[in-house]
Amino acid sequence: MANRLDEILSHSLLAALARKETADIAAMERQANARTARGFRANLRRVAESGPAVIAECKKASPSKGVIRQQYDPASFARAFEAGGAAAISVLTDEEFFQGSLSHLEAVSAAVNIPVLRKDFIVDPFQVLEAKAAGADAILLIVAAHKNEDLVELAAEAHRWGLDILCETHDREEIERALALGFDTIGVNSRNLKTLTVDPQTLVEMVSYLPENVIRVAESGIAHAEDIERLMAAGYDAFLIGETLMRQPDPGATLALLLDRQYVSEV
Ligand SMILES: O=P(O)(O)OC[C@@H](O)[C@@H](O)c1c[nH]c2ccccc12
Repeated sequence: MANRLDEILSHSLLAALARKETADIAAMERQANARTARGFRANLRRVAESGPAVIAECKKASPSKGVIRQQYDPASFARAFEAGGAAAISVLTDEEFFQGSLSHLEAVSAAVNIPVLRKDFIVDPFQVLEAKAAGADAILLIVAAHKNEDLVELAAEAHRWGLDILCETHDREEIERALALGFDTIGVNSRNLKTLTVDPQTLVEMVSYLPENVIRVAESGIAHAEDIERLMAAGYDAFLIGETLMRQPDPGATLALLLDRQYVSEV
């Protein structure tokens, strides 16, 4: 199988550079400066003190599954996720492979009080400015997508705009790179981005390489309250859940049930 990550990354870069060509950078900078980012990491930390911190994801489609959700209104999902107890919202903004949009991010950011993550393949500093201007409070940076010097450059750009970073890893080597570069909110994605297959065992194995001062985020393939319980017991603080919620008629109510179940079983 061809390496999907490389394909997605090169498309992402071309699309970003095309948008940058016609963008009014000064206007975007004014917009970005006019907003104060809500603390993504701080809110995960706060919620994780008393239970699982869920980052609920708005995702219409994915390269592995095609269209996941026909009727897609990310702002109303996000409001329902907030009411259902989410610690943060993730919004796919990649158009080509996930049928996302920056306009989804804007709508979600305006609809909720909790922090919002721009979920995309960030490969150029321009995308960080876009994220802040559209209302993001955090961006995703995928270790597998970059050399260390690029990660440092993109992280500096995020900090310049007051954005937090969710740093995504897949294996021990990537976790060690993330830690060496000082990332303090680190996700382990059980989906291998080269083959797009999910291996749930990865999450349990990898958490032992993440020290306690790091916010440890389990990503992908989380479907049941038992998954959250098992991963929490293994050491995760936060849980990124997309497809499971998007496939339900009422995603917000499904999240509330997942969290309720968790709470009850903890008592
Ligand atoms: O829908 P799931 O299996 O709950 O997974 C959510 C999230 O982890 C996944 O969407 C994701 C993880 N890393 C990414 C990077 C880009 C796009 C998407 C992703």
